[in-house]
Amino acid sequence: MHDVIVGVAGELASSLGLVVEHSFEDWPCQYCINRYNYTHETVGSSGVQTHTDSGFLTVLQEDERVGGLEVLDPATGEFVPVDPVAGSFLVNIVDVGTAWSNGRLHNVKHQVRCVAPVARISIAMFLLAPKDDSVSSPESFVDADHPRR
Ligand SMILES: O=C(O)CCC(=O)C(=O)O
Ligand SMILES: [Fe+2]
Repeated sequence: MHDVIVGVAGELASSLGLVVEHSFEDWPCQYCINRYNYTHETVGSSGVQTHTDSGFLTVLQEDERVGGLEVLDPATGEFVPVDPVAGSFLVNIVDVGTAWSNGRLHNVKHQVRCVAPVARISIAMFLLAPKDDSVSSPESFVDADHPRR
């Protein structure tokens, strides 16, 4: 699975026009299974409070049977439900991704709400920061319009 998330990060880097190969091979990742034991009493309540993840990017396997994930639309300040799409992964850019891209990528605030009285399971894989915690933005992301942050 580490190869999958490193591959997604590499595609993201090349989609931003990084001509010099940037490898995320050494960046550690973490794997987490979330189980929400929802009941009739919890419908409408919060499952996970609003947050951004702290790594570079998150690959999320949503529960295909029930939704509940919501992302913040910064333009309106409203949370938008993300309906699960069978057979797909959801990719979130997170805090280190914003720093690494010198602000070109935006981390996404999200939360989980209980929408049905069923057990909900999601699987998250987080590509974290480099082992020495030092993140520096590639030179090509820095110019007069985008000074280094
Ligand atoms: O359960 C979900 O859909 C999202 C979980 C989440 O945001 C997280 O693990 O950071
Ligand atoms: Fe999250």
